[in-house]
Amino acid sequence: MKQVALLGATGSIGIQTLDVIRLHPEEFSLYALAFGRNLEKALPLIKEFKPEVIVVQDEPTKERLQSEIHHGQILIGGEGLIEASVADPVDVVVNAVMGSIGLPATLKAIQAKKLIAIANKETLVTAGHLVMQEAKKHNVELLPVDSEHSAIYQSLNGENKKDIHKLIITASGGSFRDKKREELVGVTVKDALNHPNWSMGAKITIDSASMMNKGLEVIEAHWLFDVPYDQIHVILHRESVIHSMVEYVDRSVMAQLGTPDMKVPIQYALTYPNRLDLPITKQLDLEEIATLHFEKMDMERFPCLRMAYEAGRTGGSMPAVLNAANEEAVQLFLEEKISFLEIEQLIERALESHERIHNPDLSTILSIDEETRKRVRFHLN
Ligand SMILES: NC(=O)C1=CN([C@@H]2O[C@H](COP(=O)(O)OP(=O)(O)OC[C@H]3O[C@@H](n4cnc5c(N)ncnc54)[C@H](OP(=O)(O)O)[C@@H]3O)[C@@H](O)[C@H]2O)C=CC1
Ligand SMILES: CC(=O)[C@@H](O)[C@H](O)COP(=O)(O)O
Ligand SMILES: [Mn+2]
Repeated sequence: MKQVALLGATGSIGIQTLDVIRLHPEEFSLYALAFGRNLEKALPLIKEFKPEVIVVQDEPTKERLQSEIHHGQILIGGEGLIEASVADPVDVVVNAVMGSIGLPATLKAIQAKKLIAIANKETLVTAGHLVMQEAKKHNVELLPVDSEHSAIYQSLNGENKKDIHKLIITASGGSFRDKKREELVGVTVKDALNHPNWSMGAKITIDSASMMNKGLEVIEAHWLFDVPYDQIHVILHRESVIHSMVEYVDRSVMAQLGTPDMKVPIQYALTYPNRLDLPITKQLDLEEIATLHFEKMDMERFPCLRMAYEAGRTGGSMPAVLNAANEEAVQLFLEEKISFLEIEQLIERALESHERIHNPDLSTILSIDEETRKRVRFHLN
């Protein structure tokens, strides 16, 4: 029986993680459940799973929760996320919070030698060098939940790292894949949230529409698999059936396929190296799909992907700036304070005005993250 600490339980990945836990009560038990402020969503989950530890974002949410439940310890904020993740009974931490807020808890969980199932890509983009350094030092494996990285992980099973020729990450193209750049003027939040293949949280759905999601995934892959940027390729594949591929030096290509359903990579991260039945997910029917499409990625059409490659290659503090500027700009777009195209403009300005710091430590990363967010908001005035 694996005891799970689930960070971000009320989100898209969190809810699907609970679907997997619910399916296999003999395999998994929920020890800790963390969320932000969405008590309405969290309350039925807390009542159903009865976790020993609950983490909420702030004191008012804790007070509201205390009037509703009478079991479990309630912790608050970033310190609460850390305490829940490193608790003795925890075997695996599923990090499914949105944003770089997930970084300190990931680092502490690694230091406590917990298995990490990582969905929270912003953590790896912001401080991949620190996360991987700690993982190596403490001999902890990070199991990818992101569908592309799970596909690559599965395609690397039993192979030698030295035989990798390139990683091929597939991109659906997101909500605006059939629009030209000039047609992006005036697109709405509702349009952007209309992802063709996946049902996901709001922030990642906007990232998918801007292609920043693929940019973040390129940096995530660089750190998870220790592969140079020149060997990480992105290809447009509108069906999201092939979740990513690995080409080897002998020209053999290994791919992982499946219906677009995050329960598959979530469960794989929880059961690795084994597999379990997953009857709640539709089987892939290639006869029904009949045709798969692939297109070359156009960096001028998708400048966020270009900026992510550049930030990744420059390294140091640049990816942290890219991520923080993107998080803040996407939030402004969701609040309807900026247009869709202003997201990339704000990120570009944040990157241009930042002087790279080589090998930043955690406190430097955290202050760059905060500074960048302020600068993005300031550019608005
Ligand atoms: N959704 C998907 O299919 C995929 C997601 N990912 C990655 O997984 C992560 C989660 O994505 P997704 O599930 O879509 O996001 P959601 O926005 O749906 O969920 C985010 C979760 O994080 C919680 N949260 C937000 N801020 C805080 C905070 N300050 N403290 C504690 N909890 C917080 C939210 O709580 P509350 O509800 O209370 O606000 C919610 O539970 C992201 O990094 C994303 O890039 C990767 C691949 C696929
Ligand atoms: C499900 C998942 O892993 C997302 O990151 C997904 O890949 C988004 O799709 P695109 O970014 O390819 O549109
Ligand atoms: Mn993905």
